[in-house]
Amino acid sequence: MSVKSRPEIFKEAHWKEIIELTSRLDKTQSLWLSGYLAGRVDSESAAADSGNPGEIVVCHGGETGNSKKIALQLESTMLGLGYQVKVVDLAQMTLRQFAKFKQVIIICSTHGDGDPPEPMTAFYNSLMSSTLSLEDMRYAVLALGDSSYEHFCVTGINIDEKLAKAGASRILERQTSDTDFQKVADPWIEKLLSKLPAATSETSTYTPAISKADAKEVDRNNPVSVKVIENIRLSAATRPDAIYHLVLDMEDVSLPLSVGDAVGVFIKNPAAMVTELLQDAHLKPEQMVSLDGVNLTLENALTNKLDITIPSRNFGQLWESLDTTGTFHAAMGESEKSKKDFLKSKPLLQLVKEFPVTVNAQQLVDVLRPLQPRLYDMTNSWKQSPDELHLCIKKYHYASGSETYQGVGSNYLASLNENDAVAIFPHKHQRFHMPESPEVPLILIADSTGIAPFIAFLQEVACGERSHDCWLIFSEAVFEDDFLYQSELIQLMQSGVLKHLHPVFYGDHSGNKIFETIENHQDIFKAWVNQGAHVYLSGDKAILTKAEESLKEWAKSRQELHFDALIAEKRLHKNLY
Ligand SMILES: Cc1cc2nc3c(=O)[nH]c(=O)nc-3n(C[C@H](O)[C@H](O)[C@H](O)COP(=O)(O)O)c2cc1C
Repeated sequence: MSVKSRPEIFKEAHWKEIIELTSRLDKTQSLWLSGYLAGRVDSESAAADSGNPGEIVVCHGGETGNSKKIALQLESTMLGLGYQVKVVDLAQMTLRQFAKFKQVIIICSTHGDGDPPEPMTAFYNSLMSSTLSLEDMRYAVLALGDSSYEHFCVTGINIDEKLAKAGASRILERQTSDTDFQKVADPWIEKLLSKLPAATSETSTYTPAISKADAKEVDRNNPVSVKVIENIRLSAATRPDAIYHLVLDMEDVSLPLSVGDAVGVFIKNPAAMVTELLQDAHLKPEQMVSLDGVNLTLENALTNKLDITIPSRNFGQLWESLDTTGTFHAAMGESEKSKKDFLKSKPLLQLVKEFPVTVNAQQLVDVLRPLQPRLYDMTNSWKQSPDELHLCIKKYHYASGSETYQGVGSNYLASLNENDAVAIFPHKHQRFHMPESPEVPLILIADSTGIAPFIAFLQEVACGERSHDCWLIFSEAVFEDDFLYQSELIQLMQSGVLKHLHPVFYGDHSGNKIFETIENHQDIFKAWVNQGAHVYLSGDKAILTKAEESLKEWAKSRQELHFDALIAEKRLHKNLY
């Protein structure tokens, strides 16, 4: 590549020097230099952002994965408790970066004959020979080893002593562990946590517990954090419930998901809603509250842990007891039913605004429900994009009285940007998988974002291992604005993966267009069902239930259609919401 004109960031003289130097380099030298410069920028920026005083850095150094395993276990536990924590590999660390950390936990083993683990040798040697002062650092060392070796745990012991000599202070005494390291690591982690100050707003971002996928099984209690690669709007910008296609980076994560499955996504409440609630309840964001035995700020709890949309029964009781004017009690009514209906009729923020009371922070958090993760269907096949997970998100909004409110979860996801982190876990949809036989026809019926799992199904067929005849019926509001995945579907038609494609657009009145489409193509429907087709319904519950009921009713008078067999053989699959 040659750059003819001078980029603005360089002065004339500077640019001349660069051109002169680079023109004398051969290909190998040029490549080396480009790598060197890129590496220098990377390590400088890593070093620049590594000095966050509230952050606890868990460093691991090993060869066979034991140190890393404990480091990830510690990370997961600490994140769950609300600490701001990051895990780094000492093999990737320079002493300059390390010296910037303020709170460091080191978990490392010994190898060879009392040698440091080979990958972290450079770091170890530079630490041992350094004269750095590390007076601002607090640290703890867990040394892994095997007592049958003469130099038991010597690497960890040497690091611990060197750091103390450099002026760093121990959070707790060094711990050595033999081959049954897990037995030592568990109580050591507990002891370590008891020595650390409780997570506060300064030390915590209070994200839900997040761990690397290889630490232990990823599930709802142990989600994994992945990055956003891109977030593309699929529908028209003018549409209030716009639809987005979110692509997540799965390069380092492997989840046990197959097409038809979903992922649970942890969400956050919007900052504006949290601020509004704090203001209306006359509470301060930095006030500390306790949730499941963990101390955190009220703002953290309201942002990451608690549902601030739906008023619970306990919320109603608390407000009733605190409202000295009696107006809240009067509005709720006497019967259980009227109370329930009243609480359903308004979002929590509205109630707090309309019925001002004096409430304390702990009282409030005690009556809020936990913020639930949201489920989204997998929209791609691993076969087509193995390192990515695609999701299709519709911005949800709802009306209550004269007000319109935004759905918290979908709006959070729709607003994610490239490189944002999001915590996810796998969710199986056992009854919504592709059929065992790779040949039977598939009739895929979707409303709106219900198309998501079908895109994944069709990609699976496109990859060649399955040879189903596929028919997609897809309903949405407006052709120009809402033909989701239009170009992909057209390609699937052209390549023959989709045998029939019937998009139906219903404008303002959904009617029963899906059923009408099937009725209009009843010959295909009858033939395919009688050949053993599997029929899948995905998307809006009301629209698709209506279509299903009409279909069942219509099928009764079609002797030649073996609709009963479809049900009896469990070939009708539903994913309705
Ligand atoms: C080839 C080899 C050499 C080892 N040498 C020592 C040693 O000199 N001293 C010691 O305490 N442990 C020694 N160990 C034990 C390891 O430190 C121990 O298995 C540790 O749990 C490995 O952790 P890691 O996976 O983080 O490397 C050695 C292990 C191996 C495989």
